[in-house]
Amino acid sequence: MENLISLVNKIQRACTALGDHGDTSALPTLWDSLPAIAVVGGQEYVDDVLNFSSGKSSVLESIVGKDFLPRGSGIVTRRPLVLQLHKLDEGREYAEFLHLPRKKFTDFAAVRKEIQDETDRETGRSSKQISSVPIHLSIYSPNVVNLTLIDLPGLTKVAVDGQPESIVQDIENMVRSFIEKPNCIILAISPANQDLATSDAIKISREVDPTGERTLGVLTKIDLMDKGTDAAEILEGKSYRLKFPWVGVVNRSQADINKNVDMIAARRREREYFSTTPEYKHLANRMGSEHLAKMLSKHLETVIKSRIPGIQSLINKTVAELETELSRLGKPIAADAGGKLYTIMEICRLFDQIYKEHLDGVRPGGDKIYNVFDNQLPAALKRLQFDKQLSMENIRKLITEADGYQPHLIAPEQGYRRLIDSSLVTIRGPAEAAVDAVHGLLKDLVHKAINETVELRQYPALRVEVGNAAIESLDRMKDFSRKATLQLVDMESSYLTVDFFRKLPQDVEKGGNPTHSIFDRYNDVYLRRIGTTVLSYVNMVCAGLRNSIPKSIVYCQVREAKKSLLDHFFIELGAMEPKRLSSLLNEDPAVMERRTALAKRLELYKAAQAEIDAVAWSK
Ligand SMILES: Nc1nc2c(ncn2[C@@H]2O[C@H](COP(=O)(O)OP(=O)(O)OP(=O)(O)O)[C@@H](O)[C@H]2O)c(=O)[nH]1
Repeated sequence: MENLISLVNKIQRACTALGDHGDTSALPTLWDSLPAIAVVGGQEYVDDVLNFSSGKSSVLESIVGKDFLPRGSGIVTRRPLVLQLHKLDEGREYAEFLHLPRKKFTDFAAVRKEIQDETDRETGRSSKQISSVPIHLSIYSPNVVNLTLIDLPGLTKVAVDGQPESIVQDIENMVRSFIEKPNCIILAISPANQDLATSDAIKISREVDPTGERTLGVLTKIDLMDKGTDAAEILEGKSYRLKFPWVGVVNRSQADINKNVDMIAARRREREYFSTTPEYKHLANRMGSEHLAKMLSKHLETVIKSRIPGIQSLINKTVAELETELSRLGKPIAADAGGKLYTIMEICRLFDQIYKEHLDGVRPGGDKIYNVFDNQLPAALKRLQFDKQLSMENIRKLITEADGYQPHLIAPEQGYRRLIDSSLVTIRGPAEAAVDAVHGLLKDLVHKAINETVELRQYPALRVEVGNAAIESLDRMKDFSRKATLQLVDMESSYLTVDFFRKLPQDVEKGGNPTHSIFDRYNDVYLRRIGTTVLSYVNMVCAGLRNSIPKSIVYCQVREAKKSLLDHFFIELGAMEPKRLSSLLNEDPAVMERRTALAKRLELYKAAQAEIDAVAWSK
């Protein structure tokens, strides 16, 4: 059972190291789920003189058996003090602070000074403000029981000693923030020489724990009660009843403190007081600081034990949540240039893969390219107005011009060529449009693939660079494709298909029945026949280009995009300075911070998980 308290101690220390100590945090806190005993007491000043103090410090010192808490006027306790007591079987007592690992304090006056100094380090010596960041003090001694207590600043009604007015409310808020947590056991300390109805500790405890299930009442200064009055009614549970019996204590008086009365001797005197005072004799076995310490230790263990399943399930749930969020945030960045380069290449590869999947039909979008070849290009070719080129007027004009000063004798060879050229040149338009349309689609797919590459979300700079590099590659491919595709069209002009003309009906040469004489060679029928021949030749060429333009486009753009979209970028990466590589992996600082915080928290929860599981199994 003993290891239950030390288990919670360990987790509490880890929580503090992580900044997870129960105050407002965006992350779930393990601290809140751990049972703890918070010590609450009031102090009342009238005209700057401490009139009623609860005797909280005295109770804690008595439990520890040592003088070690700072004393002085005003509000001395300004940070929570997590006091972890570890029982030693034998040997000399010593103390350790979490913030000063490896330093063993055997002089408890030095412990007191360190508490003061550490308080000032966090809150500032002059401002005398309060802070909810706890100080962790472990005391190892044969005179203690295993127990953890959190000493909170004393509740007060007025600020004194140059402390800001706001401190009164600040203290109340801090105390409340600790004791309102359902896992907090409240050790409410009230002086017996003051009316319990006015006790600050009881008032605030009632507020947060109306049924008293978590409140343990301690009555101090029983020896200082007015003559003729006693606390028997309260201690017997007849008045001011709490769920747990009240414990009365008698601490050292101021005179004892001044005389340096030894704490162990004071405990003995306290024992004698209860066993010899007639009013309390019958209660002696459950009175005094020693009994209080043992009772608290037992109670804390029982509560921890009962909470273990709840803590385990909270830890398991939180571990799962943290892991999900961490995987959503992505992996942390490697520190060295090689690691960075590897990360970038890896992410580029993932992007490239997604891009290919779009083209290969695994993801949508690639089908639109076929639509260009199957619909857009044929429709554009169809829309070409060859009839304009081949109007009677144009044919006559071109034939006449081509003839020059010497009219053609048999067939207008030059005229044919000019008419064909002037028609074929218009195919360049649809050819270029097809190149552009495919380029546009390939670009759209880059944007899609960028958005779908989850890993790129983490690195806005890399995302931009990869996008730009891919578009630049596509631009280069488009230029190459345009050249190749236009060459296909231009090639048609450079050499005409001889067979086509050979196969034409040769009625003129056959000497059949020419409808015109050689001098009628510019008449309409003759020109129409030329027009029809040219049109049918151009249509034949169009049909061919309709098939070959897609081949050229796929070869130059689609296939290249699939093969080498980021090749240029990879070459650039290889030559990049480490600084530039780092800047590519510049994450959003908020993401970076969040990941570090989550990773640390996950580590804490996993460690806690292992420890609690070990204890739970050995129950
Ligand atoms: N006679 C007697 N004196 C006590 C008892 N408890 C505390 N005192 C005295 O009351 C005074 C205040 O005690 P503290 O323990 O410092 O009280 P506190 O509530 O912690 O007050 P701060 O230290 O100011 O936070 C000291 O002079 C103690 O000696 C007690 O049970 N009997």
